[in-house]
Amino acid sequence: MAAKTLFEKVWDTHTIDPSLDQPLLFIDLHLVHEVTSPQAFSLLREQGRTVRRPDLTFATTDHNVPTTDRNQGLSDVLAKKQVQFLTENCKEFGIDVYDLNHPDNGIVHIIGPELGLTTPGKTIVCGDSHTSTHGAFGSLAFGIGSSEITHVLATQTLPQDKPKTMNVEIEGEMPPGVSSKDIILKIIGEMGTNGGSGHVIEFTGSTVRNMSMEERMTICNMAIEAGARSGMIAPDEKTFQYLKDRHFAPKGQQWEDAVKEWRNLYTDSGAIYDSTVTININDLAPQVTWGTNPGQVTSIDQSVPAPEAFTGASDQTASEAALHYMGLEPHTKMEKIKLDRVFIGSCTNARIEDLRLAAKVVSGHKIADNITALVVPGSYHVKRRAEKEGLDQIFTEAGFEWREPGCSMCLGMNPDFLQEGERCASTSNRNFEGRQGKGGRTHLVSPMMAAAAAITGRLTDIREWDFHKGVKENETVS
Ligand SMILES: CC(C)[C@H](C(=O)O)[C@@H](O)C(=O)O
Ligand code: SF4
Repeated sequence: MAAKTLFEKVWDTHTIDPSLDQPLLFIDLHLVHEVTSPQAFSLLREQGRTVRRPDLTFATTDHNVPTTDRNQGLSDVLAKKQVQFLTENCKEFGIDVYDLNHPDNGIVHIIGPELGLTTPGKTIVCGDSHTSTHGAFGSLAFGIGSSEITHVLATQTLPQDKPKTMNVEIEGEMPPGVSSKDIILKIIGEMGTNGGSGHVIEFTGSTVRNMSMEERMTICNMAIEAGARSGMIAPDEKTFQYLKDRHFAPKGQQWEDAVKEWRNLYTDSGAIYDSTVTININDLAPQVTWGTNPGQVTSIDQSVPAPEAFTGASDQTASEAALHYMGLEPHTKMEKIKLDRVFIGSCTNARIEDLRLAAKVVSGHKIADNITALVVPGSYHVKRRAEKEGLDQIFTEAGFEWREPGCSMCLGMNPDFLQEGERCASTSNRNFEGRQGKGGRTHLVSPMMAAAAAITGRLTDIREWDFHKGVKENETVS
């Protein structure tokens, strides 16, 4: 048998009729949220169709739910309608929905794995670009548009052009203060936001093997920001350990059988990728974005770049526009950039390990006078766990607000957003113009970096952090 990549193994076992011009894939799991589903359900109804496999469809509300005073309901008219539509649609079509009052509600990409819905080798789709997160389990998971949602609802299949494959091999040991967020930001910085276009990226190498499942999810979550169709990581013992006994994970003999199958999900030696990129992270510094896309990124010990430093007129123009929007002068030390807000949350970095790392930095300190800061757990499950460990107290004693789960300030679709001109260090995945609110300015960072920035009131090199004093003795905070 010909050697296959991980992607090819999942693709081939899900292609219904390979002779079709455009391959048709069977979809194992369809995740649904309130923002992109209303139109799709309306179309389904207009066409007089029903949901083919409600048992393979699962819904949650996350994007526009408020993260405070939930019992008072939603004040925004559109948001309220979207949440209502989702509840009604799921009831009508017999779909499980973990809406905002459900004890296990949370961001769709956090609760899928958490509930054991996400398992190796599945094809997973959702009307949401960060569906790639689920690829950390060796599933083929990607975002789809509204008409595709209708198609999957009606047929549980999806016509898809076959993507190319790219191997991103990550080698080396993560230096102290560096996290998987820094690695993926660095990769996007190197590849550019179109570097992965048309490809499914498989992340391989010793660094990935040594990562926890949560670190792997952060990597796959942002594969999409490199332009890729999706990200994947071959499952291993850590994957199986993570999934064992989760609510929807197979149990008993079915679990044994499943694990046996999952063990075949890796790229065979001799299999060929369309391209390969290698990165060594032994000397990697914590990363921070200075511009208005995730590829406009640099190391925290560097300065804001000058447009002339870029080759090519279009990169120069883009960086000029980005600096103008961000209100930044070239050559300013990244560490001198003062902030107004800090956001720790989102499907990139709001799992328990993220909150633990941030809390470790914050412990015993107070946030700076110029800062307001939010911690928004990715799900109720994460929230309960963090509270059990006392992390909420560490945050609130330092002056952070501790919220209910949701997408929150990752995007301006709910009551949490930046005011015009406000500058925020954020653990989310997008720093586009207006992403966190009209005129808001976003610097993407890791949870540790966001935590340190909240304490000092400016972008801060976590490697300089003294866990007792906050910053090193000889350092003055300007
Ligand atoms: C609202 C939704 C369609 C959107 C997406 O597709 O990703 C959002 O989740 C985002 O992160 O920008
Ligand atoms: S947390 Fe942000 S990136 Fe993730 S699904 Fe919500 S809006 Fe999209």
